[in-house]
Amino acid sequence: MTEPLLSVRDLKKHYPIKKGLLNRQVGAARAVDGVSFDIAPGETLGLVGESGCGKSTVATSAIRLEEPTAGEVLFNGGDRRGATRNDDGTHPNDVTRFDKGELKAFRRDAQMIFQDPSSSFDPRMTVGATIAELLSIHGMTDRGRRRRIVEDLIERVDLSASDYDRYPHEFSGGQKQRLALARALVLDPDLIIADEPVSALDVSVKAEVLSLIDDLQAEFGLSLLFISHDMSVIREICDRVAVMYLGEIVELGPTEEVFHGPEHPYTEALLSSIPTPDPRATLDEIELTGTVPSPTDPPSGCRFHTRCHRVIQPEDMEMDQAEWRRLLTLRKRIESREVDVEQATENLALDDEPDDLSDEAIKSQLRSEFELEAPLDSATAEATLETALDRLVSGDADGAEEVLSSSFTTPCETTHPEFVDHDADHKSACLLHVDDRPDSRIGVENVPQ
Ligand SMILES: Nc1ncnc2c1ncn2[C@@H]1O[C@H](COP(=O)(O)OP(=O)(O)OP(=O)(O)O)[C@@H](O)[C@H]1O
Repeated sequence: MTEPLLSVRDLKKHYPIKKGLLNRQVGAARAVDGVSFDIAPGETLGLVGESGCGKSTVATSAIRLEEPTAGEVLFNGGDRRGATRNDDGTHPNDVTRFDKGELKAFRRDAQMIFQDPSSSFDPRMTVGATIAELLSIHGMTDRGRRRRIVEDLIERVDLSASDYDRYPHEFSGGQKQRLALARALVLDPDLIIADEPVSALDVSVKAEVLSLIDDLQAEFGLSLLFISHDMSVIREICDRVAVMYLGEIVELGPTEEVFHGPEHPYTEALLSSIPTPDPRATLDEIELTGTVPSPTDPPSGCRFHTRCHRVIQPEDMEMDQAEWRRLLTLRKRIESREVDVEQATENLALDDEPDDLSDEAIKSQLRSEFELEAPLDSATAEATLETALDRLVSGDADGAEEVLSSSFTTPCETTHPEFVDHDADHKSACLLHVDDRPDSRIGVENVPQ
């Protein structure tokens, strides 16, 4: 295998959470929590996931706009190719260990573009002067030459050389993003990290800028880390895709393979939510219940288990999967004391006096709020749920929690899944694929082809 241009290993970025007068650290937001991937020369890797899952933090810590908490980032660009490890196990190409001078050279070779291109331009300077300034900082003293290089680049991003002398406010969002691309390219980098570069653009402009990025990437032989929350944009442009959830990568593989046969339920859910242009298509959208949990207190086991539609049932249980999901959600809500018996009573009491309401009526109201109407598929589960609800309605939330948490358990909350290899270069981290569980090639029927 050819040497990757960028090799990220077990990257972590934990933000300390401080409190009190003494500003003592009381915890940490584990924004990125052990992420590994490679990007080959000339390859585009997509990083996709919901807002807040840590995509931008991967980018900023990999190129040390922020200091990573742990991990190794090997950059094998320019004259760094073929370097080998030092005797002490460290690597001379490890960005996390670069000194000031090495970091300056690296910043030339690895550029970043952002969702808001305005952040790359000084409103008081012409766009040409802003771009040319980078050449000057990196030692090009010939003014005329700087201008020629920048004008040429402005034309390569399909604007006109005369735009050199205009100011940022004279350009539309799409034009500004083109100029940001020119700025990123001016130092002839090996790697560009593009963080949601088209998310703020109108649909038609979005397609144009995407296609420009694609063309320039091929023309300049660039490697690209392309960050987006939008699966359809990823499909447009990426060779491979890494799917991120709550600080971790859960699936990584060639884009088409991941789109045709997602192996992680989270990927499956993301894919099912892509709008399809064909109104006759009968894709079932998988509803991701609840919001992304906080990285300060990520769920145990598989971090996705609190929202997963395929969350595994205990061995002795065999019930409708959707019902099982709803039972676990009820259990979690009771554990966090978010089930409001009083509110359920009030909802019922619109016609009746609250005092007249029977416990049975309140239980039935709660069951309907969680779509767990009686009787459940499984008689054992039904009996457990009834006992828990009896306790809850009588004011014993602790008792309800005890019953539910001892009966409704899943291996997904206790075991952190390791990566399992599927086809070449395609892996995912889900317990469904571990050991002798039936091979559940998930999602194929649910994905736009
Ligand atoms: N400086 C910080 N201090 C504490 N927490 C932070 C800090 N910066 C980011 N976070 C948290 O880290 C997590 C990851 O944030 P990040 O911006 O990397 O996610 P993202 O996937 O890029 O989301 P978005 O697309 O919304 O930017 C979030 O929960 C965020 O609140």
